[in-house]
Amino acid sequence: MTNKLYDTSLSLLTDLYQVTMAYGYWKSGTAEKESVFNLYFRRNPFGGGFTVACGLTNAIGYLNQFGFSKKDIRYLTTLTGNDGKPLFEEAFIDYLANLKLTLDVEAIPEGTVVFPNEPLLRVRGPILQCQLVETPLLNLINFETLIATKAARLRLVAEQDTLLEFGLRRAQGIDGGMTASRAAYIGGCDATSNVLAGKLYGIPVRGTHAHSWVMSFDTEQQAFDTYASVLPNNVTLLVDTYDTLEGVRHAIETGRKLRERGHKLAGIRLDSGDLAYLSIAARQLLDDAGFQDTAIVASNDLDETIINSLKQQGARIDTWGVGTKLVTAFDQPALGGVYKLAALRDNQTGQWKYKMKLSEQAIKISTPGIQQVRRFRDERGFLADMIYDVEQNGHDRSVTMIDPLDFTKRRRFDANCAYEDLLVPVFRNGQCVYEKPDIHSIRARVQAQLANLHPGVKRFVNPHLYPVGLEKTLHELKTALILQLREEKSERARG
Ligand SMILES: Nc1ncnc2c1ncn2[C@@H]1O[C@H](COP(=O)(O)OP(=O)(O)OP(=O)(O)O)[C@@H](O)[C@H]1O
Ligand SMILES: O=P(O)(O)OC[C@H]1O[C@H](OP(=O)(O)OP(=O)(O)O)[C@H](O)[C@@H]1O
Ligand SMILES: O=C(O)c1cccnc1
Repeated sequence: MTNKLYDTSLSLLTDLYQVTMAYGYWKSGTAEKESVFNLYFRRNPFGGGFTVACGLTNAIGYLNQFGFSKKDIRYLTTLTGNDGKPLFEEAFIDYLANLKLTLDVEAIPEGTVVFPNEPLLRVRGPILQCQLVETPLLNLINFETLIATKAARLRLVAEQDTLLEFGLRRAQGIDGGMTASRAAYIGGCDATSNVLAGKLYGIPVRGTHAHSWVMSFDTEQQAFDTYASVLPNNVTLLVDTYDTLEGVRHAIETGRKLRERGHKLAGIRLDSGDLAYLSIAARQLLDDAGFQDTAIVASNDLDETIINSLKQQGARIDTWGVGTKLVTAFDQPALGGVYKLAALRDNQTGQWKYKMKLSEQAIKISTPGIQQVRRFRDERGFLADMIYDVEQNGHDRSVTMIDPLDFTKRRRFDANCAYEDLLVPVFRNGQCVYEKPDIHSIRARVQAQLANLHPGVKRFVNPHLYPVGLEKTLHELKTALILQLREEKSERARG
């Protein structure tokens, strides 16, 4: 399912500079030049050791709908430059009006664990088209990947407990709330409170009630009893409006009445105070009253660190409701994914010209080539990922992988080491060729992938660095290109 929030065309959902560059390519006759761009990030978010790829389904939805509408076109004609004259000439606007994407796209499936510098998406085709889709692809992949990763971290600490996403009210706008609910479910939440996400994405919806329900009655007991009589099959009572443990006693009283009518007190929710102390005390009260199977739900500004701490304190919490800190990715509000040109077809020779961005900062130097990621594994799990160039030799035989941070560190994988190539075809000549898995399979994939990661990579404090390297020929090509670019730079400096 794609995000059906918008019935408007999204083709203008890009930065103006993508359109001005598109105009530049068109005007200078290079619009059709075949190019390859890679979308990747440079650091795992939240100081973690892994990232969960997410957002491909919505990216496919975006690419499928691409096409400038009449209204888009009319708007583009109104744009002016600093002399007040139209920015774009009419013939270019006509070109955009008739533009259909003919891109080839490869992508790493959603729910796959990924690491810095690996292309999550590889986009190939006319440079003008590749350019126009840069910003929306980054927007879609960056955010959902960030939130799915946050949810996966929460799932790691919550272990077998139920994890609910409660974030809509604090999310960054409507779309932020919708896509966060989707990504949170994929990353490992069991359900969301967001009903529209339930409808559009097929995510289970769950919920309790708010303080206002309790406050709208003369007594807490009345509030609980009424709720239980109206919704006897969905009774999780929020007990902290006045005094938490007194609230638990009132909930037990309601629970007894429910039982007499053949129903059960499904849970109580704690939303303030010392959640370790209160959950232990509440558990005792519930157990003593014979409500051993009534679950304790906790909420209140939770995140993976607090949940971890509460568990270490022996908190008796079965269900965690997490809102703000999940859907806003509170401690790291953006994933720094980038989209870089990696190769350009030379029209004269028909050969690829490899492209890279130089930088004083090593981390910002991009990798050229038409990249694929090969993940080696053994019976215990994932061993290492090797980025290689599909046009170079060396990927079908035994291979040497070089650590980009220390060229002297090399690893050799022989020809019979098990592997999987992560990027799969998604679009061919503008047509979607990918059979999108349903959201539940994507969610299951996350857990299966995490099970293949060494525990050290999953730990939160100083995680072990999962090995990602460049295949030797690609490494050599990149090094040669850096030297060549630096040489050209000094020649220019010499004048
Ligand atoms: N035992 C605990 N150990 C660690 N953190 C806890 C514990 N109990 C609660 N917390 C967390 O501490 C924070 C408590 O914040 P705060 O003091 O604002 O909440 P509160 O006392 O419940 O008041 P409020 O009514 O404003 O929610 C929350 O993030 C909560 O999840
Ligand atoms: O704390 P979060 O992780 O964002 O989870 C969602 C919060 O939303 C609700 O609070 P509400 O809007 O009623 O505000 P309050 O409990 O902070 O007063 C609920 O009681 C949770 O505390
Ligand atoms: O259902 C709940 O308990 C809920 C929903 C949204 C936000 N906080 C709590």
